[in-house]
Amino acid sequence: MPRVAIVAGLRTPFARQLTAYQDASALDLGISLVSEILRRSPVALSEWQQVVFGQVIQMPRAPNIAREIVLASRLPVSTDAYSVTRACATSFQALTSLAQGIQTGAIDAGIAGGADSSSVLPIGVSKPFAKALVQLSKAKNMGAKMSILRRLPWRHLLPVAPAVAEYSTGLTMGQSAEQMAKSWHISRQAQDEFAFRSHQLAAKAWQEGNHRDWVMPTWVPPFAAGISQDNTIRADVALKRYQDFKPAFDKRGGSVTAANSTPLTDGAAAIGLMSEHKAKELGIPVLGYIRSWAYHAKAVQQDMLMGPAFAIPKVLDMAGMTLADCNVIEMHEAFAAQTLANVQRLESKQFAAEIGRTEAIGNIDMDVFNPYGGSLAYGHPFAATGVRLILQALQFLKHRGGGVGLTSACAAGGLGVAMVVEVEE
Ligand SMILES: CC(=O)SCCNC(=O)CCNC(=O)[C@H](O)C(C)(C)COP(=O)(O)OP(=O)(O)OC[C@H]1O[C@@H](n2cnc3c(N)ncnc32)[C@H](O)[C@@H]1OP(=O)(O)O
Repeated sequence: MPRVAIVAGLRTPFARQLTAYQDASALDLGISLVSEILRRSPVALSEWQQVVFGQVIQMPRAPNIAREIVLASRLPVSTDAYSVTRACATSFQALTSLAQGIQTGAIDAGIAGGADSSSVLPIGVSKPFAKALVQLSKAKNMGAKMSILRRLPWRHLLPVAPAVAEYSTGLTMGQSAEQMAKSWHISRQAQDEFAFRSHQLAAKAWQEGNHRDWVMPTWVPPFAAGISQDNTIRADVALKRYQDFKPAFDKRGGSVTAANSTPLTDGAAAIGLMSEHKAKELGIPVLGYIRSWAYHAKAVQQDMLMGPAFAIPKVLDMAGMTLADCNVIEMHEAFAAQTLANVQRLESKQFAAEIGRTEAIGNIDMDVFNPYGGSLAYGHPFAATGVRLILQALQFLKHRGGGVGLTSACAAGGLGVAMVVEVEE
């Protein structure tokens, strides 16, 4: 199978809900980002054969975001496009779908990514109100219309916002993080220290110029105010201030707070992939390669966000590696508690035995674990986070002169993903 080369990678700065991108939809963010990738890349427009994109919070009027991006960008109208969804692992899915197309020889090159907006939301209506609207469209006369409206209680007229909750259990993601904090004894102090670390490292990464070539300044309309850096990072806040935050999801006995959770965020991220032979033929510089990936699905009632602990050993086996061989590990920090619980499981012999192994998956070297900070600081525009993790792994590996990077994320539905990328030394 042809090796899958990464030949472009870029993201927008990430912005807290209702700030810089308060009027920009996920589609607006995706169009701006892909347009900028096309502008920066030496690859001719006609070489990009496919766009695979995703958004977790769907826009009902534009369900195939990938195709809308093609139609709004300079890509030829003949560029194939489809959209995918896998909750918070959506951009991993976009990448692996595109990579499979390259591996099978169906295509040679394409762009994969994701975008989400927590500011421009598809606000819905209640089920009874939706039913009444359909009935109204079919009502034959004013009398019939009035009778439908009279039967509808006022409380059903209220708008319904999308929930960050598990459909089958009704539990919010934050409640799952609370359960994991309690079950695995992740203290409030440990969570706050980990969140503080994330913000400090993210600010340092910006100061040292590590994001310079990988994050585009957003100045194009319809952004309310252009930004050139993530506005989510709070490096100015001292660790002791973290204690002041009240638990957000379990008011009485909880430890998960706004400061040790990812904030609701807007942003987009995308990567250009090409078969290695095509990149060589065209003389396109290669940023790195995708070596292997694995998904895992587990039950949702307990430890719903523990997917990485299961997906990581699978992907390491596929890549013929151990945790110690990884020069960098980029793990999505949905919540400090969830990340620390996954780290604890990876280091546990008992967990290893539960999944049929004799040795723990391995100890995490914190010097190379989210070394530029993680989602707690950058935020989490759901469908963009996977690509952000991969971009940061590539950044780190490039900086150290090459190596192998492990990336991983949990996702709603009890899903987990892990992907190994490499940069040639
Ligand atoms: C697989 C997965 O990824 S699952 C994860 C999916 N994502 C989620 O579930 C989202 C989780 N996060 C949330 O739901 C929300 O952010 C909550 C409920 C935790 C907090 O919501 P809010 O109270 O609206 O938080 P908000 O982000 O406005 O923060 C509250 C205040 O704390 C401040 N704050 C937040 N973090 C920090 C920090 N690290 N340091 C200092 N101040 C902070 C904010 O600036 C804000 O201050 P302000 O009121 O003066 O503006």
